[in-house]
Amino acid sequence: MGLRLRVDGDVVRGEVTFDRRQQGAPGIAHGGAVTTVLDDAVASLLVVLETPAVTANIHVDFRAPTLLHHPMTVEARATGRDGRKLHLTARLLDERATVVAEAQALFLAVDLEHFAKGGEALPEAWSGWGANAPG
Ligand SMILES: CCCCCCCC(=O)SCCNC(=O)CCNC(=O)[C@H](O)C(C)(C)COP(=O)(O)OP(=O)(O)OC[C@H]1O[C@@H](n2cnc3c(N)ncnc32)[C@H](O)[C@@H]1OP(=O)(O)O
Repeated sequence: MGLRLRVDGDVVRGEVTFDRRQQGAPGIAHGGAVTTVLDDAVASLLVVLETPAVTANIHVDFRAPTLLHHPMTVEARATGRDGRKLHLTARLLDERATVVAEAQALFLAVDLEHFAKGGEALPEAWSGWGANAPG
C-alpha cells in the first residue's frame, strides 16, 4: 500500500494512499488495512524507544470512511510506559486533517530472543536495543 514512515523527533509520521487492493466496501478502505497502517506506525516508535517489543493488543476507532485514492497522513506517538508495557497511539488523517481512524496499542517489551523464533536474521540496528528490554 506504499506506506512511508519516518521518525520526526519522538513522533512517527507517514503518508499512505489506499487503492482497490485494500478495498472493503466500494470506494472505502478495509478496516483491516487501516489497522495495519496504524499498527505499523506505532511499531515504528520502537526505533525511537530503542526497545524490542510486540503488539499485545490494538484498539481501533473508525471515525469516518477512509476513502480510496485520497492521500492520508498517519502520526504515532508514545503515551506512557509501565514496566514492559508500552502505551502507544496513532491517528490517520485525511487531506482536511479530519481524523478518520485512531488506535491505542499495548506493546510488550521482549528480549531479542523472541524474534529468533522467526528464524530470520535481525536488523543490525537492533543489536543495541536489548539493554532496554524488558523494562
Ligand atoms: C522490534 C520491532 C518489532 C516489530 C513488531 C511489529 C508489530 C507486530 O506486528 S508484532 C506481531 C503481533 N504480535 C505478536 O506476535 C505477539 C504475540 N504474543 C506474544 O508473543 C505474547 O503473548 C506476549 C509477548 C505479547 C506476552 O507474553 P508474555 O511475555 O508471556 O507476557 P505475560 O507474562 O503474559 O504478560 C505480561 C503482562 O502483560 C499483560 N498482557 C499480556 N498480553 C496482554 C494483552 N493482549 N492485553 C492486555 N494485557 C496483556 C499481562 O496481563 C501482564 O500484566 P501484569 O504484569 O500487570 O500482570
